[in-house]
Amino acid sequence: MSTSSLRLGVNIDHVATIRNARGGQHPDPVRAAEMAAKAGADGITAHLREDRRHISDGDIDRLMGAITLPLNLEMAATDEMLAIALRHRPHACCLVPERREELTTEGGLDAAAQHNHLAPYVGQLVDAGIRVSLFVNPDRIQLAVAKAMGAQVVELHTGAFCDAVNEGRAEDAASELERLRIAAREGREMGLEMHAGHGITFESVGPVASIPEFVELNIGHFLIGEAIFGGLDSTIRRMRALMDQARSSSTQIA
Ligand SMILES: CC(=O)[C@@H](O)[C@H](O)COP(=O)(O)O
Ligand SMILES: NCC(=O)COP(=O)(O)O
Repeated sequence: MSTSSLRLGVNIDHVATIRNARGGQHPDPVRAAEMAAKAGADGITAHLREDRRHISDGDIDRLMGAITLPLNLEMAATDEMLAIALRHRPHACCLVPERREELTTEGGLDAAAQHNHLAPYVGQLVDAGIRVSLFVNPDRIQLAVAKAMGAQVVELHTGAFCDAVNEGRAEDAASELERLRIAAREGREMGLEMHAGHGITFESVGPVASIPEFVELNIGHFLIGEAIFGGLDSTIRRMRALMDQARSSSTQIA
């Protein structure tokens, strides 16, 4: 675990994706979580999808028993997932939107439109002592609704910014980064703890990590993919170093 003001949550979903390509036990996401802890992660994130395409119920059982880092369980707001969360009581639950046919989580929750559906889930998780986060796009209305529902945390979806960086669309990247900056500030002013994640790479992490209101970044797909070339330990260490570098340069400027 690091002493940085910016925590790194390592998402291990796609270790399970590779395992599931053949069935069986290898590679084991729990082993990846243990390695992540040694490499300087501050938390582990796992998304138990309704279709179980990567993380399984058994993975969550084993993670809860094995890891020393806090677990952030990403889940859809359904009765099935609520029962699983209440049984395990992870450190945090992040409510995310899910569509069966999507390749990945394409956007944030529309908390404003789904207020009546989401609010009881937020309430029951908070009452169980679980830290609740809503995964939303950088939009003031979504933040205000999340706060009004009782969520303590909001995770801003960084996918639009990261896609623009990957595709070399500099103007879009600049405007998406500005949206993240504004929303991070607004959310903090509302009293929300601000997290960010989705699609972050070595190239896109710096600008996101420089936003001072963020206290946690959740990063998965890129780390697991890059680990094929650089090894998991050194890939996580490099991401951690880039985060720290960005945070310390932005502190010096501020
Ligand atoms: C909610 C989120 O952003 C992550 O959990 C990430 O999406 C990994 O899971 P998928 O790639 O299956 O969406
Ligand atoms: N909530 C975002 C997350 O956990 C990781 O997303 P990604 O890096 O796998 O895209």
